Parts: sequence; C-alpha cells; structure tokens
Amino acid sequence: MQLFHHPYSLDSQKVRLLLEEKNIDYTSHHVNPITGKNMDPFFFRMNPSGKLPVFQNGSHIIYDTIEIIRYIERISVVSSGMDGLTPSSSEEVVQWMHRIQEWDPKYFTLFHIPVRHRTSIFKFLRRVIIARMAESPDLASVYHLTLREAYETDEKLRNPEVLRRCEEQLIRLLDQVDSRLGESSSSSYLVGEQFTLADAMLIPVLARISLLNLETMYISIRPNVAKYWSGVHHRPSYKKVIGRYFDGWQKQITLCKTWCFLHIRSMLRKY
Ligand SMILES: N[C@@H](CCC(=O)N[C@@H](CS)C(=O)NCC(=O)O)C(=O)O
Repeated sequence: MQLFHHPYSLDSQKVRLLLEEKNIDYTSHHVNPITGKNMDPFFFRMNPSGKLPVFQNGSHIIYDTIEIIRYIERISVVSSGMDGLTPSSSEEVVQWMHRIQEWDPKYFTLFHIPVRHRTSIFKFLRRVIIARMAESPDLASVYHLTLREAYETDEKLRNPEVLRRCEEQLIRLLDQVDSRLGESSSSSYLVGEQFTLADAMLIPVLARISLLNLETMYISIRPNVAKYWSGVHHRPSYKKVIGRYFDGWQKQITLCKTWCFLHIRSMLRKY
C-alpha cells in the first residue's frame, strides 16, 4: 500500500493519523503542494485533480479522503481477523466525518497567510504549472484547468465574503463539537470513550487552527474543545503525524525549510 501525502495537507493528516492509530504499514511518498510537487506529471497521471492525499493498493487508487479512511478501516477490521464480528463505524461517527469534511480549509488557510508570502507562493506555483505543461504537452488540458483554478483562487481571496463564510462554517462546526464533547464528562473523544475515525478527521482541523496561531480565537474559548485538544497531544499518532512538524520550534523549522526552497528555486528560476 502506498500513500502520496504531505504533512502540510490537512486531508493527508487525517489519513495518516488513522494509519498510525490502526498500526497499518504503508509506503510513504511526500508530495509537497506548496513547492508544486503535486504538479509533477507522474502525480497528475495518477490523479488529474493534483490533490492530496492519494492512496494506492495494487491497482486500486482512491482520491477521496472519506473513501480512503473507510477503506483503511475495512483493511484494519479484516487484518484483525474480526471480519463480520466487529461493527464498522456507527452512524454517528459517519455523520461527524461528513460534517468535518464539509469544512474546506483552503481559503481559511490562505487568508491567514501574510499577503506577500501568499503572492510569492502563487507566483512560484503558476511557473511550476507552466514548466510542467511544457514538459508534458499531452497533459496540457489538465494543466490549463489547474492554472485557471490558481487564478480563480487568487481572485476569491480578494473577496472578504469568502473568508466570512469559511469562518462561519468553522465556528458552527466547533460549536457542535464543543457541545457534543460536553454531553458526557467522562468521554475523552468525539463519539464516546474510544478514538474513532471522527477523531482522525477532527484533530487536523484543530492543528490547522493552531498552525495559523488562531487557538485563542477558536479553541481556548470552547472549554470542551480546549480540553480535547490538549488531551490528543499525548497520542503517539498525533506526535508522529503532526507534532514532529508543527509543535513548538519545529514549526519554524518546517516553514523555514519550505520558504528557503521556494526562495532558492525562484532565484535560480528552477521550477
Ligand atoms: N479529493 C480530496 C481533495 C483533497 C484536497 O483538497 N487536498 C488539498 C490538500 S488538503 C490539496 O491537495 N491541495 C493542493 C492543490 O490544490 O494544489 C477530498 O476532498 O477528499
């Protein structure tokens, strides 16, 4: 099994958390979307949307995050030898998964990146797309679509209404999470006492808020969410998938590495 992912990608974090929780071995391929690695022809041929994560098991390729997560759940049930005995996720878990996945972090994240950094990332990515298009003319139509999407994204970021809608949706989700977590004082996870697929999907959302230095505004003011968030930091899966890249000073190193890469490549005009 192979996973094409990146620590920066929120949907990749969801899948990786689950793989770690279920102790499933896989071959990991880092595809950094900020440096445009997801624009490489090999990746585009596998997934014409260029989005992460992509999960491959033999000839079976899955691009949709919820589908990947449910597939991993089935693998884990089968490999534990409990097939037919262990019920798959409850209706409530599945509902939470969809509710969490409905929040698209793209614009929220981009709005909170300083404009000058955002502008140079976008400029770099547009040049990467054009360079890849020249290398693989047979993929020109997909690259054109991606380029158009990049311009549209830039356009939307000028519209404050887009940010307002993302914020509203996030606030609604966090309020629902806070009240669900508060329903039982003994339950540590979103749907009861056990870590479920819903937690694997929720933790990266909180990690994104924290990465953007917005914890005070969105997490700390919700006591149940704040308690949950500090609790999940102790899980080995969290440490491996998120903590080692973004906790404390690691965050500066991770961001600095990407920033230096972009800067040097732009200076050398190597796209
Ligand atoms: N098909 C995926 C989409 C995942 C997605 O939007 N991935 C983002 C990262 S979390 C991505 O790859 N962005 C790179 C890009 O848009 O170029 C799903 O909805 O499950």
